[in-house]
Amino acid sequence: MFPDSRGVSPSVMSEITHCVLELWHEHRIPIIMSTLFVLSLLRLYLHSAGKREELRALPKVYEKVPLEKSVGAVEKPKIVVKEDDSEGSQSSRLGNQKRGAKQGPRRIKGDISRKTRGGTEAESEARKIQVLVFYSSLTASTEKITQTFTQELATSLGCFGEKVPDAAFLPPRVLDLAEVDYDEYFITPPKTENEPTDLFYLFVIPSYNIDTINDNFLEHLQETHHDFRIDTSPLAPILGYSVFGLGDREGWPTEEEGFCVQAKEVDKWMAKLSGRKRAYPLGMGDWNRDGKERLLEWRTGLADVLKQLEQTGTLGEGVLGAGDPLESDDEEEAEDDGEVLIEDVSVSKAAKGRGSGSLEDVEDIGRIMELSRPDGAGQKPAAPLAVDFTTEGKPAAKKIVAVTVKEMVPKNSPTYTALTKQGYSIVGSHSGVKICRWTKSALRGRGSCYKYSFYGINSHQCMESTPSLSCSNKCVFCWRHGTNPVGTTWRWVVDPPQLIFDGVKENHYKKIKMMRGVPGVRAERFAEAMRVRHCALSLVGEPIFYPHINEFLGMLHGERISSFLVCNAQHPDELAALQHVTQLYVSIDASNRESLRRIDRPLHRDFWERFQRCLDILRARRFRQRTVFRLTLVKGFNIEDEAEGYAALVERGLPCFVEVKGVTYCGTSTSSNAGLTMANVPFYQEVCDFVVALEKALLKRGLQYGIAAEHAHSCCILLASERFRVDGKWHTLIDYDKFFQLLEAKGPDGDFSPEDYMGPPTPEWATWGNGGFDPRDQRVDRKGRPIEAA
Ligand SMILES: Cc1cc2nc3c(=O)[nH]c(=O)nc-3n(C[C@H](O)[C@H](O)[C@H](O)COP(=O)(O)O)c2cc1C
Ligand code: SF4
Repeated sequence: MFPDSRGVSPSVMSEITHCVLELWHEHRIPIIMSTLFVLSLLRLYLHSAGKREELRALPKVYEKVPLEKSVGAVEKPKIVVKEDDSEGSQSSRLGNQKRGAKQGPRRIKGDISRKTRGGTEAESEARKIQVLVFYSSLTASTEKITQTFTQELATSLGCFGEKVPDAAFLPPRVLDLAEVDYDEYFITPPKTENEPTDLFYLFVIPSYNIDTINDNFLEHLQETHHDFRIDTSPLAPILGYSVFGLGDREGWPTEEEGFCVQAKEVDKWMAKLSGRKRAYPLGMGDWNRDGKERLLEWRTGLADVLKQLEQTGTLGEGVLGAGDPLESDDEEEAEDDGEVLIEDVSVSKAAKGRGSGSLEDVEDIGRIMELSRPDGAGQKPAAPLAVDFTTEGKPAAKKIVAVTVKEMVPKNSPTYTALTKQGYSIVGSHSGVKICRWTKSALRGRGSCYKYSFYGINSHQCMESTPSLSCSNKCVFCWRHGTNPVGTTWRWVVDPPQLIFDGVKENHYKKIKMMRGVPGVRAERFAEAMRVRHCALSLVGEPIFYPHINEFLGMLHGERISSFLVCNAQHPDELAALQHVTQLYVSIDASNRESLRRIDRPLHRDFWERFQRCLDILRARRFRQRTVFRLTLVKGFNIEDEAEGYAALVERGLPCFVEVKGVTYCGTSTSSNAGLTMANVPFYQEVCDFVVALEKALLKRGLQYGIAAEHAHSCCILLASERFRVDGKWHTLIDYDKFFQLLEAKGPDGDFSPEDYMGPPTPEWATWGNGGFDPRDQRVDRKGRPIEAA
């Protein structure tokens, strides 16, 4: 072997090669792995240190477009109908990205994506809102009205004139239904040409009983809804809609006679096609009478809704796709203020257990409160001491035993769950508010409660609430019996009156707003309902149980909200200390001790004495307060042969009025504890017979009372003292303005009499023998079907 040029012999070379190969074969895996590892580290370092290029996940779909035409011009909008939906869906994805939505799978609820407008930079780039105002017109008045309306709406939305790039709203567009292609707008909403836009439809529609374009339009809506090839709600992607009708009250004075009949039809079909996205109630007006006022109300309400849409991306509660839908043509369960109900309440075992527990607690009287709420809400010096109602006149301080005070209705209690399920809003820890069925009925023009017929209270402006959900009776007809807290003393944390006052109003308005999308709700009544004028303190529980009841009343009156307070005639000391209310009630559930014990099942041992003392207080108050006895008739309990006994009670209390009412049945079977059935509900005729017998018994005693008014619909009849009959006419209505004037001038303990704020004569339709149903409202049965006038 010869050495190579570097002087290495071939045998040595071969040896080295062999060694290297062997080494490689033995260690190749670790070597490869280490190399890869080092390379990865190197790459990672370079990546993090270097300048990255912008990543673009989606192409830019929408380009900025030139400014659009100004508001008011009748035009063809820049909206195109596209066969392919892909752009739209892509745009909404893009929209979400821009809004900074979380990446990854997204759960879609409802049928419009929730958009937040305003606030951050990303949010300001959210989708625009385009309001389209459709109208029809034969004699051109609606066209003019619509143009002006649209300009005013645009101004209130801050988008008058030219399109402002940052504004949430594009300038509204006016579209003549005689010119638009229905297929473009009313089969599916048109897709926007240039930028992501959501549509909001408005309609201003006159009505005609002759053939007009309205008929074609309505036919189209109807056909679209019934077309089996199309989804039944193809307009669901729009944000919302609302209709305003123009009509003539002279030729077609009522809705039954055809007033605004076609606007109502458009409203109905749009509800179906849009999946019930009525954003604001149907407005109606006659341009020669109330049209301007009604249209202004409608526009103001709409502007609020649209602004809410801009800020929250939703129409608010009560409208589908935006919150809990509360849309039903069916009447709600029969239940209202002070209407005592028999209902099959399924009470959980836990609740029942608690109930009986509380009853035992009740006997455990004479404690003092130590405000102990963890949030400190109850820690206020004004919190009163425990009041022992059982032993009249004894100072509570003598019975003091320190205890930890609980909340009356804690959030985690079965009572809370049961009450909220039944539609109550619990305010603080012991107050409640609930929108009553008459309020809902009045909003839809389907009749108001008897207090409208007797005393002139607008049911749609009435708030039903209580500052104390607790009571000291366990009446057999109380449908909440078993779930409600009971006690003879106030043993709970006391919430301040301001908290209760603000809370009940807030929750009441919240519930009213939820009615916005309900079919048949009238725009003008809806607008009025946003200002409470009356408070019925009679929901459940005992309002004068609340230690700050006078302060609470002062707050109501301070806002000129009148007050009807119903108490159970078991708290004479508190009754005596009560300041002016607009009308003061005591419940008279029986005419003698035994009957009262059986029906009210009072917790106080001295219940009859308390009851009688309350009647004496009422008698003494009769020239200072409007006093009322409320009798609730339950067949088999307190009707039979009791007229004489009731007459004796009237003689003792000498109330200004006696309201007699049949108990209302609401349920399918008996309340097990009370053993009441439908058979305990008197027929209206039986209530009438009783009232006639009572009137006779009163006259026999020389008491000057007469049957003044009736409301057959709620099985209620009013007997009134002759003090309220002037020149042969009953004057049961109340002059509320006068009441507040007197209160403001003379103070809550001021010296003024019920006659000082007596209102105008009771309307003819409400007087005895005329039924008591306001002819301007429409009677409906429980399914909402119109009832022909008898
Ligand atoms: C022939 C005719 C029929 C009408 N029918 C009704 C009707 O059924 N119900 C109604 O509320 N108004 C009815 N009106 C009143 C119109 O709806 C009302 O005047 C409306 O403001 C007209 O609007 P326009 O001028 O834009 O067409 C009718 C008017 C006319 C002239
Ligand atoms: S007074 Fe008010 S709460 Fe009571 S039934 Fe009438 S509307 Fe309802």
